[in-house]
Formats: sequence, C-alpha cells, structure tokens
Amino acid sequence: MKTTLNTLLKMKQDGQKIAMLTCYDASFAHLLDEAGVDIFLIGDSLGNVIQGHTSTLPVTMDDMIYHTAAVARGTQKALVLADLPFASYQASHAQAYENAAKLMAAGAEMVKIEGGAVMVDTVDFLVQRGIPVCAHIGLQPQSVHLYGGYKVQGKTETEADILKRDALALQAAGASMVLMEMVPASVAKAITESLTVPTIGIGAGLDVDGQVLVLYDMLGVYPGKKARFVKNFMSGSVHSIQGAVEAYVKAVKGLTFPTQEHSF
Ligand SMILES: Nc1nc(=O)c2c([nH]1)NC[C@@H]1CN(c3ccc(C(=O)N[C@@H](CCC(=O)O)C(=O)O)cc3)CN21
Ligand SMILES: CC(C)C(=O)C(=O)O
Ligand SMILES: [Mg+2]
Repeated sequence: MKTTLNTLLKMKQDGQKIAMLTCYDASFAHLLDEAGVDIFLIGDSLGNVIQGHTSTLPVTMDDMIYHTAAVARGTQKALVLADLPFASYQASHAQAYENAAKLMAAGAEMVKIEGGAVMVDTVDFLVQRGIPVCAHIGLQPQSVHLYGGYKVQGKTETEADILKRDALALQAAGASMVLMEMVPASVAKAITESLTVPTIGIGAGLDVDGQVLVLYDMLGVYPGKKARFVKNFMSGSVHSIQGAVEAYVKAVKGLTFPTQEHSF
C-alpha cells in the first residue's frame, strides 16, 4: 500500500519507527521499496555523493528535478520527498512556490527546506497552496559556510530553546514533518514529544519518530569523511545491498540504531 502523510502520522501515534533513506535513481527506488523503506529522500547530498562536490551548494533545480523524476518512476510504496536546493527558495515566497511546484510535478509528494524561524512564513505559503513541507532544522548543510563546518547544533540551553520554539512554529505553520540533523539526543526527544507531526533524526539520537541516512554512507561506498552518526550496514554477515538495506530498516524499527556512539 502507498505510504501517505496519514500513514506516517499513524506510525508516530502507534510508536512505530519510520525508516527513511536517501535515494537518487529508479533502480535503487525499486530495491529500497522491496526492503520496506518508508520514505525516499532525494537529498541535495547528491551534490556530494553523485556529483563529487565538497558541499551541497552547487546543486541546481535541474539536478533535483532529474533525480526526483527518476526516483518517482521507480517507486510504488514509499513516500517521495525532495530537497529544495540552495538558493531555490530563500529569495521570496514566489520563488519557493515555483521551485517546489517543479519538484511536485516531477513526482515529489513533499518538499524539504532548511531553516527555522526564518522559514515559518514560507512553510505557510507553500502549505496554503497545497504543497506538503518537511522542515529541516538543526545542522543545515546549505549554511555550512556560516557555521564554518558541520557542527552539532542546539548544545547550549539558549540554542536548544530556540530549536524547540522553531519546531513548534514550523508545525503551527503547517509543516507535515520536522527533520533534525546533528542535535543533542535530549533536545530531539523533547521536540519529538512536543510535536504531533512526525520527527526524523540524523545524528539526533533514538527518541525521534524516524531515522534517515545517506544511502551511500550506510552502504559504505562514499569515500569522504564519515560523520559520527553514520553506520555502515554493509558489513559483518551482510553480503548484498538488499540485505544491508533490510538490516537498516530492521535496526530502525527495532530501535537498535542509532546507539550512543552515533548520537550527540
Ligand atoms: N555523504 C554525505 N552524508 C551526509 O550525511 C551528508 C552529505 N553527504 N552531504 C550533505 C550533508 C553534510 N553532512 C555532514 C557532513 C559532515 C559531517 C561531519 O564531519 N561531522 C563530524 C564533526 C562533528 C563536530 O565537529 O561536531 C562528526 O564527527 O560527526 C556531518 C554532517 C550531512 N550531509
Ligand atoms: C542528510 C539528509 C537529511 C539530507 O538533507 C540530504 O541527504 O540532502
Ligand atoms: Mg539535504
């Protein structure tokens, strides 16, 4: 059966964890669907893992449309979520709408935008016009040059309070999901408990409603530096990609991933 927003909401209410992975093409979409992955993220991390850039900033709308269309063609069950890339939504509400609409026309069922309080009005604008939005808070890789590196966010009490307030405001504006990247597990837990919409974590501990990893990280094929939150599932007794993805889904659903060594 096709995964919808209602499926995800029910999973949160039932305490069933959501397994999400990035996906960039039709063949992997088919494989991940068979393995039971609930959400496919066409992430702008494709800038790193597909294109070989050192950040996500060079990724264009045309790149995102191309990969979103490919994934959508290979998907039967999972919900298809696509990142709006750098500089495709920050300039104005009209810019955000036009580019979100292009991803939806390519086959996305929800779009993801990076930003906290500053994106509340944009979320409202898109949702009012029928486009489901996932808000990405905590570490926002499109802002790497502002942070001066990929660092844990929300470590001080003041920063944690801002994160909590932002999450509530984004939900109030209509966000269907909140993704938290590299935030202390205790902060992600508090936010997850305060929201009715599902939360997805990457480097955000175990007490969120779902997990996401970059596909090429969890398969161990990405040659770059591995973040603390990455686990290679293509190891031990697993000798196939299908097996590794099934092990990931099982670990997320069974609460055996992430552990403390993957959390902050
Ligand atoms: N392959 C890949 N995996 C990702 O998770 C990912 C991308 N690419 N591209 C876009 C962003 C960039 N991300 C990153 C990149 C590096 C770190 C990293 O090096 N983290 C270190 C430093 C922690 C610190 O200084 O506090 C770590 O040990 O986790 C984290 C997230 C997450 N996203
Ligand atoms: C790491 C996830 C959350 C992402 O935004 C991406 O893959 O681009
Ligand atoms: Mg991204």
